[in-house]
Amino acid sequence: MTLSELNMKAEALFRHPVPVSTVKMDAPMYTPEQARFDRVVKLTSQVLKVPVVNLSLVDNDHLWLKHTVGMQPSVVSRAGSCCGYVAQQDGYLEIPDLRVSRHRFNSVFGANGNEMRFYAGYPVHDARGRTIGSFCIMDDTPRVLSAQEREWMFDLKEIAEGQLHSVELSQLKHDMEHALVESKRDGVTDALTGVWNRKGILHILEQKLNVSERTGETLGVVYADIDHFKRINDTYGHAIGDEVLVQVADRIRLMLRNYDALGRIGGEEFLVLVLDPAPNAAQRIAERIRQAIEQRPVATRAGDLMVSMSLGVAVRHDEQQQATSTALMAEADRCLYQAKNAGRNCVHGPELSA
Ligand SMILES: Nc1nc2c(ncn2[C@@H]2O[C@H](COP(=O)(O)OP(=O)(O)OP(=O)(O)O)[C@@H](O)[C@H]2O)c(=O)[nH]1
Repeated sequence: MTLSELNMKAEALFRHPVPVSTVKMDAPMYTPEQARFDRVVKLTSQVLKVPVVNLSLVDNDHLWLKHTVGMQPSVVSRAGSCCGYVAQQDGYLEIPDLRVSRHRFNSVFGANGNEMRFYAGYPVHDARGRTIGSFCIMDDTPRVLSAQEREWMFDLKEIAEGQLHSVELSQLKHDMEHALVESKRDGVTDALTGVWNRKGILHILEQKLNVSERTGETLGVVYADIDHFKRINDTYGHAIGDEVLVQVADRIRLMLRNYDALGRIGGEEFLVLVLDPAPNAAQRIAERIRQAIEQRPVATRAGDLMVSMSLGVAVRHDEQQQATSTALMAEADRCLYQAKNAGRNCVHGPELSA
């Protein structure tokens, strides 16, 4: 095609604009710079011997020069830009000499200050086929691409688009995995306090029991129950009771290490699992929890409330190969019962209950 024929073709396209698809701002190119895209634009500049190559994103108003050779990465107005037009038309555009084109495209200058005369650009699509940008080359002297050069440019555009799709799909995979983990968590966490629910903590108890059997570490099970919680509910209402539950859970959490586990197994009952080589680790943690709760009042919308907890501790020692989760829970519950009978706000465990 001759220079004037190409200009006429571009002219015809311009007269029949197609609305550009709505581009989502979270499209995959809106990510930190990625070397793989920079490599494609650099290679394109070398293969086609042009000073400027841009991989851009386009939306209704703007053009983002994301990866560029010969220009500065930047955001410009889409109106009057060749790339905006390419995305709008969703087709290849080649303008041998921008100065003689009757289009009113904005003048473009390279980083070296030279005015760009030649332009060729392909639209770029996301994995679902939506137009999201353009891949273009520019030169400061007028020219026409040979069929071979146009083919190379198309191939390089395809490579860039393929890279884009792979970023997009890996993001999608990440989002799906995240959603899956979240949905799984939903089934095993307590909506009120955010700690494990009964099902979750009992599952973790089985796992920790297995580890304890294999490693010989002591597994401690702490049953922690808020004292006279019914009174709080009866006096201030259920909503205030809920506030207390949330804050008690937060305080217990602060007393634990990353590898300890906390669950709410009933109304005002919590279960803490402590796996540690030291046989008395669970008892020490239980005492720390007790102190953390009684130490200062819980601030609620009904005012500051004094709260205390009773705790029962059971441990699985190395020699007890047969200890089951049910037996450990029952033992911790028995110790908790003793702590309640002993006047509440105390810890009962193996040594203390003997
Ligand atoms: N606010 C609130 N209360 C709950 C929830 N689940 C259970 N409860 C209440 O917790 C209270 C538990 O009362 P009790 O089992 O009698 O125990 P307590 O009053 O703490 O007495 P002791 O354990 O003997 O010190 C009841 O009033 C339940 O209604 C909940 O999710 N939120």
